[in-house]
Amino acid sequence: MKSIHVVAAVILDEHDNVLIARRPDDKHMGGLWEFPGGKVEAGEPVTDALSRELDEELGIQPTAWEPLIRIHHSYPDKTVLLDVWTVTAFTGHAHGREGQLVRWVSKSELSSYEFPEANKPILSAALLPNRYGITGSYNGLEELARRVTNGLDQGMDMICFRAPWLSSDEYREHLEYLIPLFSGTPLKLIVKGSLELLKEDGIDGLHLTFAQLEELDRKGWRIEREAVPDGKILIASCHNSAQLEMAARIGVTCATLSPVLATDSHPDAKPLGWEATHALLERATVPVYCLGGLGENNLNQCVQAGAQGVASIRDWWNI
Ligand SMILES: Nc1nc2c([nH]c(=O)n2[C@@H]2O[C@H](COP(=O)(O)OP(=O)(O)OP(=O)(O)O)[C@@H](O)[C@H]2O)c(=O)[nH]1
Ligand SMILES: [Mg+2]
Repeated sequence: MKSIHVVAAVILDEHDNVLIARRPDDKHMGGLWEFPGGKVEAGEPVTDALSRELDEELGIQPTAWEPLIRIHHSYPDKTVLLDVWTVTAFTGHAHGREGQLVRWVSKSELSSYEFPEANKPILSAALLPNRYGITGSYNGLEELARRVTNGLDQGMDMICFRAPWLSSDEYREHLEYLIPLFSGTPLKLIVKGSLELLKEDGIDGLHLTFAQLEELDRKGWRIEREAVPDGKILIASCHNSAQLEMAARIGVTCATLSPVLATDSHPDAKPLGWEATHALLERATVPVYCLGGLGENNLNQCVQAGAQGVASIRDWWNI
């Protein structure tokens, strides 16, 4: 089936609210909520289509945007490539020019609206930050807290507590020490370990190793059938297209893809390089953080290539 190229926008206002619109009842996916947009015309540059559709549907003219995510999705009756952009500035007053209902909602309210099936990764991508910090080595709890606090102060919104050299009791003890640093803030604390941890208060998400991912997929584990609390984040470590597909199948929130470049923390792993990374990002249907030999300086390059952002250890840990 030939894929229909569709451009859609996550439009943000100055308070970080998102504009959503209700699809007219007589259209494909009618009655569901959507991110405004529409079909790219033959030969039309995508960002021209973005401007045209937002003007036609909402009467606004975007003035600043960046790619968010691209999703290939097959519905029973059609296949679409949703090319989704974040629009951070526009002129004009947004209103439903085609008679459709439009609404500004906060990011936390998004999950209470019903969207077409293809939109799940768009919702994840809209809610996830673009810098994901993974903890490096440290000596003692005080240093751990200092480095984590330092990272949070520098704008790292999501941090994975990784410490493979600790026993599980020690890991638990250090985790208890970290939880208060995150509680009552929008900052996300991601942990390593078993799925049960997702049920605990104070833990925002779990980062699966690729071995855990493969094991879950083999068992036919699917997030929609499990008692995973709403809003909890499940991240999978992926290194190739088969793992990215598994990640999408089991329904993770997002994935890391590594190693993009050579890295001292995993000297034996062969880097993917940019060309293979681009190809994997193009096919991925979950938001992806590029990882391995990367840092803050690579953020823009990764986002432009279609990634959610950059994950790093060294780049932020040792400052
Ligand atoms: N705009 C938009 N389309 C989406 C989203 N999610 C999703 O699956 N689609 C699908 O993408 C396809 C194209 O969207 P569209 O109906 O807005 O196209 P359009 O504005 O050019 O409309 P038209 O064909 O009536 O002129 C539809 O099949 C729709 O179901 C979304 O969030 N926004
Ligand atoms: Mg449309």
